[in-house]
Amino acid sequence: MGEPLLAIAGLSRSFGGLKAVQDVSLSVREGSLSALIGPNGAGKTTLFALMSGFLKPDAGTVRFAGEDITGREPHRNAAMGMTRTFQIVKPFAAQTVRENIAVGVHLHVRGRAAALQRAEEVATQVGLGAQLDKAASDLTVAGRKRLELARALATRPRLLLLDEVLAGLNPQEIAEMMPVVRGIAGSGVTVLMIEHVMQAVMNLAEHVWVLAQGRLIAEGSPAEVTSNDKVVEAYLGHGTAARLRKAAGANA
Ligand SMILES: Nc1ncnc2c1ncn2[C@@H]1O[C@H](COP(=O)(O)OP(=O)(O)OP(=O)(O)O)[C@@H](O)[C@H]1O
Repeated sequence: MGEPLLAIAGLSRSFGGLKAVQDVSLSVREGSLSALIGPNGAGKTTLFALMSGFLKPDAGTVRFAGEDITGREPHRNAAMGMTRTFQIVKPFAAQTVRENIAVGVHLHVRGRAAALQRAEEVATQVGLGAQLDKAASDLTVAGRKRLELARALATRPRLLLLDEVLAGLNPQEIAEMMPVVRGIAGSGVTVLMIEHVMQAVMNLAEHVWVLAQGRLIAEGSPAEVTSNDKVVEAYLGHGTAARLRKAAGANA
């Protein structure tokens, strides 16, 4: 097997006295769809920021596509193919869906017409094809989440870091969004997602890492981590873990 697409080793970052991420190492295989889970404040978003260059680590290294990119600026990482979404979605409200997506396309495409054309393709991929001319401010919460995905996809990522794209959605919207995420991975983009919606993690992820208090406490398949005692204690609770295992068994 070749080198993983992303490999972090011994990554640590503190904020004052708070150790937000402590000595975390993990590797993401090219073509995989995996998840990072853990309780609130576990350090998941901080880890994403360290991977993508929005924060510099106190210690440790980040390798992406065979290069040491530790501390490299986010725009350079995006140009190399690593793109992240944000928990708080902030589209350019007055602009249309098409124009919002075209901003991401401009990382690789120069001409305006070509950028708008590519924006249409990406919009279709995330199910926003019929809403291209709507102002971003007129989208529902679910629509904004799709727009955030589209803007990230427009940069032609090789690795997409998704920060809670399902947060704030109702069960039906979650069910509609899951195939979109699966489709993105199916199109060849490697996906690592932070997600609290465990039903989605169980259904989508082939590999799961669990963070608690800045440390990696477990990893494995969704079935493995949901039956891991440390994960049950630190995050899921016994009732949820049992329900998830039962649902997974029913789907198997
Ligand atoms: N810029 C910052 N300055 C100070 N403390 C921070 C900063 N960013 C994060 N923290 C703290 O670091 C810890 C980890 O936060 P982080 O947002 O990475 O957790 P998380 O796992 O993403 O949580 P959630 O699931 O709630 O989004 C928290 O205690 C948080 O308050």
